[in-house]
Amino acid sequence: MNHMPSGVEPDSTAASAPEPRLRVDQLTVRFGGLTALEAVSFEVGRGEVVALIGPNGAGKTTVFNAVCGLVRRAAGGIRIDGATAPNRPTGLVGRGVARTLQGLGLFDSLTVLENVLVPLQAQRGGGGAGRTADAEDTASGCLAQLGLAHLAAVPVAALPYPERKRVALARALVTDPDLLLLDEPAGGLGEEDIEALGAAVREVAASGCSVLLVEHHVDFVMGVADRIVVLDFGRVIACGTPDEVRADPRVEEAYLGIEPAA
Ligand SMILES: Nc1ncnc2c1ncn2[C@@H]1O[C@H](COP(=O)(O)OP(=O)(O)OP(=O)(O)O)[C@@H](O)[C@H]1O
Repeated sequence: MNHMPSGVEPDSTAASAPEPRLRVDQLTVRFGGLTALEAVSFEVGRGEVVALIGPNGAGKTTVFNAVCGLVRRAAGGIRIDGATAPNRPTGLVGRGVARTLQGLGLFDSLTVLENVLVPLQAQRGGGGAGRTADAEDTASGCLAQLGLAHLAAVPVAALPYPERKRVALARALVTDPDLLLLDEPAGGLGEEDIEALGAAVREVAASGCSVLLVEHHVDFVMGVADRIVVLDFGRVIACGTPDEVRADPRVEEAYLGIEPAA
């Protein structure tokens, strides 16, 4: 925690009131002639869990990519802890941001422990130089927290999918992020694993880390999120608590394909 932003310009006009962890302000992203996001605004507070939902192609992953500086913003701003996030994907760990990927992105030939050490090694100088006893303690502690300690020496390729997903979560958490981005964390998991995932996410949030997640599993989202932002065709069509969003007829129409009652 308490990451000092690096590679960002703190705004001299920043007020003394605490900034939200993440502020997305009037964000517009275009891919050629396609407007993937149009003036999208929302915030994630400290220790808050916010879910981004919406139909396929609504722009959810593009929001993540914009927060990480992976896509160019046509307009609008992104601020992390009050500092303007640069339009490039470097220095994320230094700014306290960690992300999981839909495709997991693990190194199959490495062991579970080695995978979780990767971000620490990158953070502490890269290569073998980063593999210190201290880093191994941190990685082992993170594995234990997610019930993976007994798998530390197992190559990731030998693990079933739910365990691989937990390794990906451990790898994101090992740098002790302030803002955790989870891309479809419940995808491909059974009910028991989804329940454990929900508990892990709430525990992360209780420690003060803010969580922004993209997810199609509506029951999981309703159970874990403090607030939900609903996207459709690149625009925010609803934002509120799970109960507020569930009761919103525009959400039913856009997301569940149900026509609102006349
Ligand atoms: N690199 C890209 N080049 C061109 N178009 C893109 C690119 N990335 C995304 N898009 C388009 O932008 C729109 C938003 O895509 P995005 O992947 O953000 O949606 P999504 O809500 O995450 O969808 P899904 O739920 O299917 O993952 C889509 O029309 C998609 O085809």
